[in-house]
Amino acid sequence: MPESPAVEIRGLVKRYGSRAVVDGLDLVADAGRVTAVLGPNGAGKTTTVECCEGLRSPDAGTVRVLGLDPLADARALRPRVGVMLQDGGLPTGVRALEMLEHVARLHARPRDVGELAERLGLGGFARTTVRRLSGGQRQRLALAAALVGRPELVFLDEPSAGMDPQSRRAVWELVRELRDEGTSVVLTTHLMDEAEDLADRVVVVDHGAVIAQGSVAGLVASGSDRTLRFTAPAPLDAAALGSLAEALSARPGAGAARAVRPAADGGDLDYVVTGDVDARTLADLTAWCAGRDLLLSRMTVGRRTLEDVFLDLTGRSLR
Ligand SMILES: Nc1ncnc2c1ncn2[C@@H]1O[C@H](COP(=O)(O)OP(=O)(O)OP(=O)(O)O)[C@@H](O)[C@H]1O
Repeated sequence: MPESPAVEIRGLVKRYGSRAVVDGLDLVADAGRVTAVLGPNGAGKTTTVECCEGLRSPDAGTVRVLGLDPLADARALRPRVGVMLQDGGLPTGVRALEMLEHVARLHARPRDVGELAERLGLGGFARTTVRRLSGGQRQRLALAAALVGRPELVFLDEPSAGMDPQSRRAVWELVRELRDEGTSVVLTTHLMDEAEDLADRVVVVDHGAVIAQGSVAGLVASGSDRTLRFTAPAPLDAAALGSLAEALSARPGAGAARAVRPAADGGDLDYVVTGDVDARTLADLTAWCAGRDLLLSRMTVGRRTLEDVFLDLTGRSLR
């Protein structure tokens, strides 16, 4: 019999006042896999995860975590599920290592506290009270607290937010190890590189609903797998972008229509062409520029990213 999903959400609705911030969301997170819930600020990621953690009660729909109801079966789930909240949720008056040791004692088969603290660069802060830790250090402590009990499933809400690159790498390595050990991981993020690096499956959420899902490779291959980026000598206004898109789409047999938009991950003069990019597209772009006496300072053909997928779907940037 196939293993039941770690998380199964059907038709989830959560309202604040009259506004549905989660609006009919369906999501399945497979056991033993890393599922990334990706979306812009305010998309409803945290609210969804909090419904899974038993911290919020849904207004409609069903949520099953390890086959159980997060509210009715909270006691049974507590030792099996690790939770890292976005704001840390840690008591501030206790020392870092003491807190971790306390959490470890609540579990039957905890990880080695010292080793875990060392892995996450917390060794030097063992005797510091939580209040005096930096934001990034608190994040790492919250992650350690979520993992110390060897849970079957962990929820990580923006696990590397506010961390320096070195700590981020340590967190990512730990998440990969968790997956290798068979732990199910559900993480929220608005960092594409985090989702691209870690996730077996990405669920893209916007306005409280899922707008796309699949493996990273599957999602980026769902349209053209290439993008053409260029740097213009001066900003291009909406009329220029429209004229360029038309020029790139006009050739007979040119395939799907192409769009041109400012690059979300670049500077003010960086633009991206999406759609079916081929050798002739480059020629069409340079011909359009030549007609306007515009000398591009850079032109590169690259791989489509999750950011491109998100922009294609919503017309908005993730950040
Ligand atoms: N307790 C609350 N009362 C009223 N509105 C809320 C409450 N909690 C969240 N919201 C609103 O619900 C929406 C979704 O919030 P949520 O935190 O789930 O989004 P998110 O995708 O996790 O965003 P972020 O990436 O910024 O954390 C936001 O507009 C937020 O302001």
